[in-house]
Amino acid sequence: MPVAIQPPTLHIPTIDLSPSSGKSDAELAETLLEALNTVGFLHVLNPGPGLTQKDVRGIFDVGSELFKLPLEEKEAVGFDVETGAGYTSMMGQTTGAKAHRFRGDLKESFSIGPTTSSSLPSSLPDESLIPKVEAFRQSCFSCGLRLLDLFTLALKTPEDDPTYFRSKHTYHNNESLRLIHYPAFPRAAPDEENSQGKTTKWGELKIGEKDIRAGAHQDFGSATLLFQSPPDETGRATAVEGLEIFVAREDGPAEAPDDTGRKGWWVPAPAPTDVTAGGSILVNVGASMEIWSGGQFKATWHRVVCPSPPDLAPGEVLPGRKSVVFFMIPNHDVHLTPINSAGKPSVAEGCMTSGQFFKLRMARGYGKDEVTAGNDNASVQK
Ligand SMILES: O=C(O)CCC(=O)C(=O)O
Ligand SMILES: [Fe+2]
Repeated sequence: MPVAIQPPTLHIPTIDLSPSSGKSDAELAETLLEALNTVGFLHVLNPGPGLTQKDVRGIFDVGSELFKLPLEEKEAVGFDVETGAGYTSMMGQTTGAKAHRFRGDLKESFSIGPTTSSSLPSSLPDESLIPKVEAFRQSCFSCGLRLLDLFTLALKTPEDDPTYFRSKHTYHNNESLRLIHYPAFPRAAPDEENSQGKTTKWGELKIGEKDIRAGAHQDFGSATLLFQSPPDETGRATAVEGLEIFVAREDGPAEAPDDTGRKGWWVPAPAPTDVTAGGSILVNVGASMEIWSGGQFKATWHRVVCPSPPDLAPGEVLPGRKSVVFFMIPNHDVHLTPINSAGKPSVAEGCMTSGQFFKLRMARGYGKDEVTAGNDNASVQK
């Protein structure tokens, strides 16, 4: 009898940033490198002040307040491609290759930044929530800097500069916080599927086989901090599954989303096993950091699928999902000059700046109909 092929099990290493973990920074950097050089994802426990489970519940509550506003109010602060800030409505973004899609992502989101503090209000419909959002953004940024110090320690950097990555990130220059809501919708019957397209009204949407909550993509910046719904006050899990990571392997049934013709598997990203009151995040590498690190850190492709419990009948409702994502992005004027394993930069001339890279990716990733199959630029998300 042929041996059934088993999908890979995903091992995502964990680091604990709590000072009481007893680990030196050198040890943390070693685990971080092991994770980010292979799977490209890392669990981080105790990410720091302002990011405890209580704080994370707080920012999810802010998201709930914003998402329940009437659509007209949300659309009044529509997403601005220039600044990367504002509201993106259902199917307003098609992440991933369009050839494999029949409509956009089934999600709505608020992006807050990259921006200056003075322009922040314009990207939120309820200004009273701004101080909370700003405090959370700042805590994410501080955690991002701490992680970038470990990135620096993990690699050889030019002139052994311990601030090599940190010094090229300035607050309010180019970071972004995104609150995401993947609404609950009833499941479509098989014959309903093709009649549904981009023009379907929100209230009539049903989730079909071809739907996806966020198409396959690489993140854009240097490091992404992902908060999945934390347990509620009683410790009950509230996160809804759906995040999947692409693992290239010859026996895989799926085509690699990067159009290299490789095969692989989409593997569900496991939730952290050791969630503490100090909080926990999933960290991954973006395309800018993959370039900048000369490929030593990997920007892994990932996506968010609609969970499909086999016993869910047409008409029954798939639960909604919420997430909060913070993108650490190099300053606009930073040249993404690759360094090699000896810490030597390649010639800077001709290297794109972070700002140029951002413009290129945003223009393609958000112009719904400009997203083309085989164009990896279209699939880099910020
Ligand atoms: O919602 C999630 O779990 C992941 C979202 C994501 O990958 C992104 O926004 O870049
Ligand atoms: Fe992502």
